[in-house]
Amino acid sequence: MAHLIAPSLLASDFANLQRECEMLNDSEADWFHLDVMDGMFVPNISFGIPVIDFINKHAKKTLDVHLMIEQPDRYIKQFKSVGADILTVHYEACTHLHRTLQAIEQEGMERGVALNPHTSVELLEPVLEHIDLVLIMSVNPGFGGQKFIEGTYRKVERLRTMIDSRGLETKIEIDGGVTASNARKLIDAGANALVAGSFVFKSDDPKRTISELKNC
Ligand SMILES: O=C(CO)[C@@H](O)[C@H](O)COP(=O)(O)O
Repeated sequence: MAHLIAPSLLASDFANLQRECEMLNDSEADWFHLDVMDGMFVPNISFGIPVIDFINKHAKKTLDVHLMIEQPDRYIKQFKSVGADILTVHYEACTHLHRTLQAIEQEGMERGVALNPHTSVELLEPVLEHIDLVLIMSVNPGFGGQKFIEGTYRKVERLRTMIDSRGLETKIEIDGGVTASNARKLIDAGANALVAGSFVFKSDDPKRTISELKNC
């Protein structure tokens, strides 16, 4: 399967959000990646449910929602109601991860689990069969424009082995510091989906940059 590109709107021009959505609709992007931050789980606040509701009215592609928030269970239904297709929670933010995954599934969304750079992929072993997507953070969450952490490749390889040896279809998504320089190596290590914020939206031609990542 060809790899998927998920531009992160965190780096987009919020004053022209509708135009940014239309650009993504018209591009080779596969998903809209939406970063929700609460100022508690991560030291930054981004946007929340009303903004995703607006994006949903203009987006014609999968909404890939990444919750960097504490106690995400409180909002699962609301994110479904504003169009989330994939709902990713952080391993480090969930005391009862299995229950949270059940609740996401009950709402008819794909179940994602994100891992901070210090969190081992092996910790997912007991719940892996209940996860549709593992998001490996390749920077510390909270901000766009950070430097890619090189140790990510080994994590991707180990997780790919875990998934394949169990015959699962779980996708691996990489988030943070993704550029044309590391995209191919991440795919070769076993990633299926690449999130890119600054590299896409701060480039001269975001649509062309998305194609560059898609065809790397
Ligand atoms: O979740 C996050 C940051 O916490 C990411 O989605 C970033 O938004 C990716 O931005 P770049 O590193 O690609 O600029």
